[in-house]
Amino acid sequence: MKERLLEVQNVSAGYGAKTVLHNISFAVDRGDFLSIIAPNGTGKSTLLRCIAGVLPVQTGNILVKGESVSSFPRRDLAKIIAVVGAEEAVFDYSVYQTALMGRFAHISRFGSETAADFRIVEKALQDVGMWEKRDAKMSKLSQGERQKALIARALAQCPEILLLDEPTSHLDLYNQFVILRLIKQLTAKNNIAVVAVIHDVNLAARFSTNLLLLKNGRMLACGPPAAVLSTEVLATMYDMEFVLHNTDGHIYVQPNFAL
Ligand SMILES: Nc1ncnc2c1ncn2[C@@H]1O[C@H](COP(=O)(O)OP(=O)(O)OP(=O)(O)O)[C@@H](O)[C@H]1O
Repeated sequence: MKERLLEVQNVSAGYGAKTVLHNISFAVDRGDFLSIIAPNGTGKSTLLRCIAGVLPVQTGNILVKGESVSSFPRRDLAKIIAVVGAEEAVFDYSVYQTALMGRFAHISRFGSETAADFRIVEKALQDVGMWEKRDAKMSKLSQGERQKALIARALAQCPEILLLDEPTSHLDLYNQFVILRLIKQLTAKNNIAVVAVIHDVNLAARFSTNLLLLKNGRMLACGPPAAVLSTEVLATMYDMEFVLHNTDGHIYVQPNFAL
């Protein structure tokens, strides 16, 4: 049986008196790649913040490996969960220094990096295709290169749960596939779990084991792409019509949109 890594139980969350997410429940096991799909402003990033333990829930529970996320010391949680935010501020570190930050939670408080840490960082940078640019300053990179360096930092963290907020938003078509394929392969190889916010329904359907569909902060559906994607649910989510195509076992969603 697969091990449960994350359980979101009837969670409502928001900011101050405002509730953005209402009664969200789903579970993520080792090997799962769950993509969250929803219109802008629905609460996708808010949900990732709650899972990462940086935003307390208003009601409900979030369990990481069976324990409440709020019960973990930050350093311990960082050994389990790595996060790549949607628009992270970058400082004047090099690509290499940025990726090395992924090792901080694993280095003992008064220790320093070991050869194993350097090997892990090199592998992460090689995997995302940024090893050649390791000495470049983050501030001097293109947005896509920066995104790949931040993904390398998360991979260097060797997490069990990888949280990605729009990981492909700045990537070209080729790199969208390369990075999502890499993340999917690592999910299987390292037996970890991924929770990603992805706007492109077709990319999400192609790479995810499960999709979580939201509308106005509420769950519309959660399950394997073929089980949850329907013209009805997409019309409800986006208030427009869609046509679904099934090619070579993959679902493709096409907006039925008159120009
Ligand atoms: N720090 C904050 N304080 C108050 N309200 C916030 C804060 N962050 C987000 N919100 C509000 O919460 C709602 C959900 O925002 P969130 O960023 O989670 O949506 P999203 O689905 O990720 O959107 P997008 O697809 O546009 O990135 C929005 O109405 C937003 O204005």
